Amino acid sequence: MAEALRLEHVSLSYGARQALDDVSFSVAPGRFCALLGPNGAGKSTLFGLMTRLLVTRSGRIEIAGHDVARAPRKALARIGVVFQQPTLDLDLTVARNMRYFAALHGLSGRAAAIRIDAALDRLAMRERAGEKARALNGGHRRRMEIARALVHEPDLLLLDEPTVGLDAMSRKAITAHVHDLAEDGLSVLWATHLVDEIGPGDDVVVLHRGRVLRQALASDIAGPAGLAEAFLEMTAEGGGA
Ligand SMILES: Nc1ncnc2c1ncn2[C@@H]1O[C@H](COP(=O)(O)OP(=O)(O)OP(=O)(O)O)[C@@H](O)[C@H]1O
Repeated sequence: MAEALRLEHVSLSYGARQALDDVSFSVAPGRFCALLGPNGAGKSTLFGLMTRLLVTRSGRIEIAGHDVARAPRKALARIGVVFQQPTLDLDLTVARNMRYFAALHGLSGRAAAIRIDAALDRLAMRERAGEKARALNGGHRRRMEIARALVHEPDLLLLDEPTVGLDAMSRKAITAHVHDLAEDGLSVLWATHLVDEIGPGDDVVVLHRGRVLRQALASDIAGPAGLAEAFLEMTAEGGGA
């Protein structure tokens, strides 16, 4: 089976500023992979490239075996994306937000309703289907966005710092929900700078100043000192970005 995500020698510069420098890593099917990097590491730039908001000629990105540059429609159809900035319509109910998004993927009627119910169930959000998004707390809004990203049944879920601005309880709930999705077979790339969102059995890609410092199992990177200490040590050299 093809990797859920494969990046090979990806580089990108904003003018003179090199944001990504020869980035290569992959996410295996059904794995939770944390893209761990401090501010300015290049995480959002990578998300831009994977979703075609940005393009580069340097390197190659494949999603479920589809080259993002050569077969963008096929590649993009295989990903669900949760961006850092919320993108839901606060004046619509949860269900209508979901239906609108399903329609963007060509789903309507009964087929859409079944997928929407299933996606809301996976995030324990079905009972809130009739509520306006504005009435939801921050954690539930994020859970709705994650459910929405699952409606077209992607192979790979991309989340860019999905817990930013949430309280500890919501953060924990969302982190647990997305780990459950991976347990059920979904491939996940979760960008974060918070090591407590990563479990010992997760894969980790450490990104710093546009470079991959390491890809390994979290427990291997952690060593005896723990992941937080190991991450600080790896990224402290020469000061933060
Ligand atoms: N549009 C832009 N123009 C110029 N430089 C940019 C632009 N966007 C990002 N950068 C720079 O590229 C580098 C990577 O930024 P990026 O936003 O991808 O990092 P990040 O890991 O997502 O950080 P954060 O956690 O702060 O969101 C940073 O040095 C940033 O200042």
